[in-house]
Amino acid sequence: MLVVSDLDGTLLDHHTYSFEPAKQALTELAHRNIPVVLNTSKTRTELVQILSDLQLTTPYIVENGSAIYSADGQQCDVLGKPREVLLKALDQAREQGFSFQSYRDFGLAGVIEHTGLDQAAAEASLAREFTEPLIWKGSAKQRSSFVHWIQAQGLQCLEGGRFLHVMGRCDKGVAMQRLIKTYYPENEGPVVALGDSDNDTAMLARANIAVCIRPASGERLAPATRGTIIHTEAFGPEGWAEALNDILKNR
Ligand SMILES: O=C(O)[C@@H](COP(=O)(O)O)O[C@H]1O[C@H](CO)[C@@H](O)[C@H](O)[C@H]1O
Repeated sequence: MLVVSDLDGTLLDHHTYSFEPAKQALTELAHRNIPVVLNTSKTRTELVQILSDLQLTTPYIVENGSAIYSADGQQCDVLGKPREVLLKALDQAREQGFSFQSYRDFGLAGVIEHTGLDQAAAEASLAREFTEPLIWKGSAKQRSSFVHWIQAQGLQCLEGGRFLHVMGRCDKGVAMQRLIKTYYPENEGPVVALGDSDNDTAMLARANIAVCIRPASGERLAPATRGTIIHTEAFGPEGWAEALNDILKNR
């Protein structure tokens, strides 16, 4: 068995970023030698700190499936597009009259304001390599034309719990399968994936057990999968522990 997890709103509380309620389930997984792989829209710099806080030594996926890093960070498999390409496209989008504010515009103070991260975590979040998160400032209709315009540039938009991410044509699902093939080819038993937002559906759709964590806002996810779907009652890390304890009880 292998556990692949999103972070914000899933293993980490959407508001406080705490994983306290999931600690006991994490310890139980470690006792049973079940690997926990992180698959997030966060950056590599953010992940290095979070892996250490969670005492995990597993390979990981950053920036919405844009890159897979080995546990020691020495090997990197890139699936996404460099951020410079995205920023150039966003310059052109502005010239077309689209209205948004992205990480580049926020700077450190803006990231802290929008996310509630502390200064060190916000700095780590600004160290982006492959994605540009933004907040839409126009109408819903303009937003939909923007999404189409971005697609016409060979890029795509994916929705996280807080931001719309402009990025290359990769996702957490493809990256998860590539990571398993590379690092866990001998895995036996189900792949359990846990997520709460739209950017998690591609990963949930490819798992044997898709755990849809109750989202802090918006609708519950409904991934198109032939696997088992579990919807948690609790939010964030409480929901994470609820689902994993249930799955482990039956194994
Ligand atoms: O778009 C979002 O809501 C989150 C989603 O992150 P996950 O893929 O849920 O771990 O990611 C952004 O915001 C985080 C702070 O809330 C930052 O830590 C991330 O770097 C950023 O991508």
